[in-house]
Amino acid sequence: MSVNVQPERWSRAARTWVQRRTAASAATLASKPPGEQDHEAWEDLPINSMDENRVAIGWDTRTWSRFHHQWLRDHCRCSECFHPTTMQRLLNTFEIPPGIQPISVSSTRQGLKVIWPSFATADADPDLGESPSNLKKSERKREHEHESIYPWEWLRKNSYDPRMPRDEEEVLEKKKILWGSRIAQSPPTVAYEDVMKGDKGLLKWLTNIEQFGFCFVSGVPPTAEATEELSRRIAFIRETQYGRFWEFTSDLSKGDTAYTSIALGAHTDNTYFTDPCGLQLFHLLSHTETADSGDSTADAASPTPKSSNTNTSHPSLGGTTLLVDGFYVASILRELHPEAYEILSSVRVPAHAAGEKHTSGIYSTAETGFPILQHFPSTSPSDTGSNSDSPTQTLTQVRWNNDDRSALSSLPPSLVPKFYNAIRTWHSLLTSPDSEYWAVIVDNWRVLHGRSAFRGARRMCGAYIGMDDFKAKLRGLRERLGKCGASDGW
Ligand SMILES: C[N+](C)(C)CCCC[C@H](N)C(=O)O
Ligand SMILES: O=C(O)CCC(=O)C(=O)O
Repeated sequence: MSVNVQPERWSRAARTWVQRRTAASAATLASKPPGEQDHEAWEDLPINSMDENRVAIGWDTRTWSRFHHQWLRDHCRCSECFHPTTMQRLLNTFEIPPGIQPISVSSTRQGLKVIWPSFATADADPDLGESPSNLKKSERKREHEHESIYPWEWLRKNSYDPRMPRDEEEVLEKKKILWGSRIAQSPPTVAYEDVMKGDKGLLKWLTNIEQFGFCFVSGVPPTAEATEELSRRIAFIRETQYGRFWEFTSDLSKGDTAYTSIALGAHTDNTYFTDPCGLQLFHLLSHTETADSGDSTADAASPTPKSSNTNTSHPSLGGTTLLVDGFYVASILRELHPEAYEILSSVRVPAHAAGEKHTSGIYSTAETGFPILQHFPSTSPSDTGSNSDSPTQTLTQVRWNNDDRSALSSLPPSLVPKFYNAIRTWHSLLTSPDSEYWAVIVDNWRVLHGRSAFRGARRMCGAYIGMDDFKAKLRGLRERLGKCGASDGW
């Protein structure tokens, strides 16, 4: 069924449409038991109308979207304009006349159908004595009109005037669940075999990471090979100056205190990179009294230490992993110490990694530095499923490693006392018993990790995964397996 309404008749048709929908819904509502009504009542197609600049879509009597003509033409998803395999634009955006207008617009079951005039010069056929100048306008239009179909779900998801809230299920699935030390009672955990055997298990693991900022994997064989295979279920490993898949112990084989046995306070890694790694996977392979003593292999990827011999580390030996939800702590800081929050969100802090200067060189963000709390303007919290109560700023990254922080040589003198007060407050919250959880794979943009000092021979392995690579995998799995239906915006 096609509803093609020209602007001049819009109001009468709109009234008829609203009356029809209301009557339909009233009739349907009357004849259907609760729960079935919504779907039946609204099986009509969205209505459309257009003016000289835009097409308006009526999703229901209260919800409308407006799309500029050139935006619609630019976003045609037919195989001529958009490569069906590579999902890349083939159309030359810059050939679209800024004032392009549809020849017709109609609502069909497949979506909004728009017929466009050609804007490339018509290919006149010289054998027919044709030339661009003598092609009849109607022939030219008819021969080279272009049809675009915009699926309703795609159109709704990409509505920009207004932005449409993500559906509840999607928001819930992406909602961040902030936690403190009580997470220890029931930490997010998935089984290794589930992650390895199919994408459903992998989706569960990645969804947990997105919601909690970390997730244990139980039952991982205590070998570097199995751990590396597990890491690659997410994406390729991100290589850094510490190598690709790393195994490390306290031998200073790399110029970093991670390769010692000292305690490391809650921190995120790579604060000296423009783009710190997104995920960091840790798996404790063994921790024994001495290098040659009996092998008490530990299964660090398992949840909190178990009473059996596969615990993560023997409390007496130390080396226990610490986790802190930086978003949870930041929410407390924002609530109780807004000035400190503002300072951590604005002061640019330089960081460096110079322990491998003779091989990899010196990593440093001294010229720019980045705030400890990084935000992204978002049009509404529901867009990102974030808990932020501010409609404009969403916390997206915690970047904190006090050991790797460089000399503060560009801090305005007046800010020095305030900065130290702010990081002292931040540190006190990070280290409060309510925040700390002694774990695996963490979102390195959110969850800070550390370890207690230890003695004995301790072998840890793991890998970094890029944030874009993690998110790409999760989006792909969701589109294929999840509840999000049509693709988001490509
Ligand atoms: C994880 N691994 C042991 C390979 C390297 C650790 C590097 C730690 C560095 N101080 C940072 O915070 O980025
Ligand atoms: O040894 C550990 O448990 C963690 C080391 C660490 O914090 C790091 O490599 O960034």
